[in-house]
Amino acid sequence: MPRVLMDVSEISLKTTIFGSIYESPILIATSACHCLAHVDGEVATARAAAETQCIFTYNSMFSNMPEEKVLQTLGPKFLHIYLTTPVEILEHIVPQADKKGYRAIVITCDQPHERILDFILPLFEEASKNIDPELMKNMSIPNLNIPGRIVKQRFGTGSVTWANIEWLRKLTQLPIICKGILSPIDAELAIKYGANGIIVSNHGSRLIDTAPPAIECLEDVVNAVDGHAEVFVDTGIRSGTDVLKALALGARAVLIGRPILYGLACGGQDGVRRVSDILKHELVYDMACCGLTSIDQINKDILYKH
Ligand SMILES: Cc1cc2nc3c(=O)[nH]c(=O)nc-3n(C[C@H](O)[C@H](O)[C@H](O)COP(=O)(O)O)c2cc1C
Repeated sequence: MPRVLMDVSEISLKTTIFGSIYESPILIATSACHCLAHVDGEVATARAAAETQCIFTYNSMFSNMPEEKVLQTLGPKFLHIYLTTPVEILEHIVPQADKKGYRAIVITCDQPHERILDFILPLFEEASKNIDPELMKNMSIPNLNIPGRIVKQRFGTGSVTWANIEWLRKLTQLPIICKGILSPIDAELAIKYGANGIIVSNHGSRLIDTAPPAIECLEDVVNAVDGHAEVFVDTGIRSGTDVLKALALGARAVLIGRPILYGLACGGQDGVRRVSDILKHELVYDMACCGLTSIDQINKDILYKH
């Protein structure tokens, strides 16, 4: 259908995620230690998320800010956990997530053990020298502020399997989203073991060299999932056009990692808000150019195939 000269004076970004309506399909991805970017850390990011009506993913294991401070900020939130976290901590935080107002649980599935942490630990220690020691005391998990003890104290044996997702499924009614899936086979397994959502992601290419770009894996995962779970994507989403293309390929919403942290580093809460606003404005502009006025109108027809 030709889409030129459509009335695009009113464009809505409203998006349905797990049956609830949200103001935008642009979410904030989980990331560790926001205080390395700005002294106000996760609280600044969460405030900006609320201002720009984006879902904020709270990194429960590697946050620099106590959860209660972050939960005081308005706006919808997902809770992010690692399955390698000691069972007794998961048994404590996961069943409470619903009561605390989280809308879903995001589980990292692509980092089964701590190899990469060994590698980045010296960098973390170097960067953390710039953090106010008082602030370090506020870190939500004890001992994150003791250099060299992160790996041993924070991670389990490293043997995480799909059965862990099944176990977690019994602890919560909230939607469970498996993050770090690139293969259609893994997407099908995640659903089999209880996932309601998949984040197609290569973790910013920081886990395994030569991992394929998430955007190239998205369509195959969407096809494999075949509507049995909601599919999200992160890694490399840098503009409204990227968001539009991801949605056209079947993503329910996208998550933004590093650009949010760059905004946080440059301008704290205002910087995060600016990044989020730019992405939303670009998306609105691009939708207008394609003759689209609502998110549910976005589909593969807008893509040009070589
Ligand atoms: C500083 C930093 C910390 C991150 N911490 C985590 C983490 O703890 N768990 C996780 O699953 N992903 C983590 N990520 C990965 C992001 O969630 C996201 O998958 C990745 O950055 C790709 O998105 P981007 O290209 O928009 O940055 C982190 C990314 C960054 C940059």
